[in-house]
Amino acid sequence: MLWKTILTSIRSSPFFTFLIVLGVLFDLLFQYFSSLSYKYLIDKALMPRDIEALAIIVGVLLALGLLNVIAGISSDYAKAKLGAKMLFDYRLSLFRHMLPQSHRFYERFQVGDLLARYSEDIPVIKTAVLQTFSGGLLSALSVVIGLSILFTMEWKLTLLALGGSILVFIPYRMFRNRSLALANVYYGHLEQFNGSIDESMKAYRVIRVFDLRQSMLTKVEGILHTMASIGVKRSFVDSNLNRMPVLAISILTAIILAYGSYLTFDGRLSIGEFIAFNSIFVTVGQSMYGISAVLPHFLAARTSLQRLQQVMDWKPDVTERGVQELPTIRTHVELRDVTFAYVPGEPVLRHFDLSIPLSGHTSIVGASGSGKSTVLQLMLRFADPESGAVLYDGRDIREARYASLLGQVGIVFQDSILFHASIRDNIVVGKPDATKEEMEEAARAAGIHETIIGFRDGYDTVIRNHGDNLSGGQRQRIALARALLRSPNVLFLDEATSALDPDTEQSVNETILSLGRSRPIISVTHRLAYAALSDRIIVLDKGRVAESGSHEQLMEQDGVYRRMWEKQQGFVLSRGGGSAQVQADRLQQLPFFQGIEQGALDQISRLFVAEKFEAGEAVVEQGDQGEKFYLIARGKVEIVVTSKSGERRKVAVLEDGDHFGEIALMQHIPRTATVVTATTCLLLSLSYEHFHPLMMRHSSIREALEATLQTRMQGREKIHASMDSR
Ligand SMILES: Nc1ncnc2c1ncn2[C@@H]1O[C@H](COP(=O)(O)OP(=O)(O)OP(=O)(O)O)[C@@H](O)[C@H]1O
Repeated sequence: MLWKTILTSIRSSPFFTFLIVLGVLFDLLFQYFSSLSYKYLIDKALMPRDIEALAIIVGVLLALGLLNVIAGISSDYAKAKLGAKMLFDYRLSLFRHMLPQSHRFYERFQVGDLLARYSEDIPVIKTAVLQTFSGGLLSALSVVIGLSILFTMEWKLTLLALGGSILVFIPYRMFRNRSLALANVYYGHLEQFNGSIDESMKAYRVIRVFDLRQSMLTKVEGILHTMASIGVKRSFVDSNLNRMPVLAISILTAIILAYGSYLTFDGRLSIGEFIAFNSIFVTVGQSMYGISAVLPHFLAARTSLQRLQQVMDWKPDVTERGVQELPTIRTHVELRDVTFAYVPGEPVLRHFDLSIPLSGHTSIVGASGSGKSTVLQLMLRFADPESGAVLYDGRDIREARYASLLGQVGIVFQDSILFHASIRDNIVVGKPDATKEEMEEAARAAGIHETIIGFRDGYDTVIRNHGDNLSGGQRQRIALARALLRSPNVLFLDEATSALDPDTEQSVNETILSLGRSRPIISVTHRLAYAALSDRIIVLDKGRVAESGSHEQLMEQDGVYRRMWEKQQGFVLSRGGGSAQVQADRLQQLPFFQGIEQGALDQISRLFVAEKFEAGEAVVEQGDQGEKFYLIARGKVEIVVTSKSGERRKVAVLEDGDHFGEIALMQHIPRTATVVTATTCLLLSLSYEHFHPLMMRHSSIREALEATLQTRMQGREKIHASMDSR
């Protein structure tokens, strides 16, 4: 594989290759002329005391030395250029290969591990190619030329040297497989190490919440220990690869010296010839060592090339084979008989059909995990379905040039990543040739122009750390302006406003609703208050379309949508979303408060206290004494169960209007799961302490809670049992 890489480099840079070869040839010429010069110096100049011959020999040596220096400088320059070109080409093609990849690729190769391929493997390959090409070529040619000269001088001695040279390569045969095996194990652990660093950076909140600091430290320490011990073995084996040939050459030199001296004593070699023979032999020995010194680079490059190949062989989920331009999209987008799986064999959409007219504002709603984002991602071709097709105006998007689809759509995600650049650069990123007027018009439409010009540096304000120096609403509006600048034929929004505080959410949504009058919008949201204002609503449930229609039609259907709607009603949020109250009527929807008289419900509703949590905080922890019941006024939480063996599993995701922890209203028993916030959350809590006296007065509440308690406990026991039995 390395040979192929070397040949490719030669072919791509013939001029630099020529300069390197020229450098090698001059080096050889100089080396051997210097060695041979002893013969002529002693036999033709010194012994006969011939000044003229001495001057010629020294003159030629000087001239060759000078030429060698010039050729050496050119060759070094060529090597530097070739090396830089290789780094450039490899890094760029790796990056180019990464760009069309999607979730499967990023799940297989973690960030740290990918970075290691750029920063470690590619330089290793470059060094091996240059070493082989310059040092290896020089040494190999030198051995051939040196042995040929020696052969003409004294063939028996040369045959002896040739036979002995096998000794030099024996260590390579002995240690090669061991070195390769150790390199593979080492890189396997390096991959784990990089993955852990990557994970601990991304999941630092979860690590703190679950107090995983010690276990993460132990894990990383374990990997580092193993890497250190393999590292020692690896460098020992590799240094033996270097050291053993030196021993072989020393033995060989001693034999040659002894036999050469014998021939000189015997008068079959002149002193000049003997010295020249020895000098050439030393050069041949060094060259053999030079070849053996390239071998460890060869081995290292083999592993690095394999690692690089692993990434390059990974086929993108979306193959950009389509060549036709997608005509202006006008009428509808359709998912026809689509089956799609993230994990092979576990489809999240099965024979899924959906057609959305491209007019007005369409909202796709549904519980967490119902498939909303998946549908959107398929429409945007972030992945292709396993079977079925995604069509715009009846045309399969796989047949169209991908860029011609992307050029017609605008997208805003929940967490719009802004680049570390000025606001201007962030907005024009999708249309670099936009005029100042176009950019400002997009910013105005997104409702952010006035804010930007109010900043000291206006549009030149630099966005730091993905937008930390801006508010959530400002970030989303800039993302919206970025999407609008391309005048998209369809604007897609994936929970674009749900992470914002209520006031900001409302004002950004007003902007979005006004945009819906001039272009079709397809938005994914779980917040029904805004979905209700759209022209049509598609309700997803467990990977299928459960209902569709306007808010009024769906409310009449009395199905999934209506239940979701009612769950999200009955909360009164303060301005800014810092506080909330639950209405007594809303409490009646909770199974354990059903049938309770209005007066008691009013009292209960007043006992709730608003609590705000940032994303990644633990609201309750498994094993802690339960003291409060929680209602989610806004936000998303994950329910995580830890088994006895320490395995953690996410068992549910709860959102606006959901509740948890009602067992705590009955008795102080340990929590059976941990609840972690997935987004900023506003929760309403009811404590046992406040609730208990009321429950004592209303036996119906107690009975309903007891029944709930029993069902919950049975459910949790089943989960724990299934996790522990694995
Ligand atoms: N990268 C992934 N790998 C494996 N499974 C995934 C992946 N992304 C989503 N899923 C699964 O696919 C299903 C649909 O997920 P999707 O994100 O489309 O739902 P959603 O309705 O958008 O949920 P949410 O509102 O929580 O974002 C879920 O069961 C989810 O667990």
